[in-house]
Amino acid sequence: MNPEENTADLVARFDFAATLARIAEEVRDLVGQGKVAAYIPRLAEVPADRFGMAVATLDGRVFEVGDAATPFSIQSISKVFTLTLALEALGGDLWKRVGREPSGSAFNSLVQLERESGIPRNPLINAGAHVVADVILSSTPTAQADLLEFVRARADNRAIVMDEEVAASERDAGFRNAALANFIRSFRNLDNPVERVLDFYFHQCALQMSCLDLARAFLYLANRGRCQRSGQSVISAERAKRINALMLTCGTYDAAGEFAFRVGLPAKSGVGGGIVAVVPNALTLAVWSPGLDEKGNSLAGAAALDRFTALTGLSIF
Ligand SMILES: NC(=O)CC[C@H](N)C(=O)O
Repeated sequence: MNPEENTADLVARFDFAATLARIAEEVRDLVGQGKVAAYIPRLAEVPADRFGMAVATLDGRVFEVGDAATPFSIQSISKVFTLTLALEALGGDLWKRVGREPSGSAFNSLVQLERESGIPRNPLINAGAHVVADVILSSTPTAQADLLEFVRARADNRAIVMDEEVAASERDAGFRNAALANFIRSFRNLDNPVERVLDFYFHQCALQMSCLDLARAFLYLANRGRCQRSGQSVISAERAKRINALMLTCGTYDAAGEFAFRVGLPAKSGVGGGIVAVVPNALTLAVWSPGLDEKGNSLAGAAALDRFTALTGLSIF
């Protein structure tokens, strides 16, 4: 990027369609590598050889390549949506119940919880997301419907659903999450019954969205908290800044340092193989390829984001 050029000018003249096509070509050999998440049996059925990517710009344009329109299970990417809702519900008091530091541990790890008295390290690991889910459940009797409505509005797509089979599949195999939630509850950091918290959590993870949906849905985080289409405030600019900061430091779990090093953008991954990244004041990016690396992040997806920031010069650093 020419240092003289500002981000808006760069975004306006950049040929994103050609860039996405080039990236799809460059990462082709990685697609199908890695492991599709099998601990949620329903996810193991997704073909590994998929790849899609989408870009949504703040000036209202959308670009795509490959399987960008195919809905997939967004899994932990949903933690950004629920964090947004919980912050709106509880404000800064949320931070009495969940921390803001990277965990350096796996997303479903139990080890820190005992030493840290049931206060999860951050809202983007599973334990933190359970607390966030609990906050939402305490704030509304229609938590699941509210979340679905929020996501549909952000993505401008009424067809988005939660896949009941994925949710049931995770519930039936969800011993680790059940252990985490029970443990947190033993420290009195969950107010609602564990079953309700887990049911909400498994449903949020089972949201089915495409790269196009996700790129559109995250635009408020690139736009200082405002909806790109209507200009209306979704959250304050300050909260958008804080959520982006948490995505940068905690959004890809114990790979967050490596991710910041390689990609240089706030990002959130899920074990369905999706990753969403934000270029503040410019655009959002979503990529999907189900094969995961050993930390649970999409292998081809991470490589594609790495190439995107290298080719465009669009990163926060
Ligand atoms: N990293 C993820 O996407 C994890 C989400 C998944 N539902 C789990 O709890 O294990």
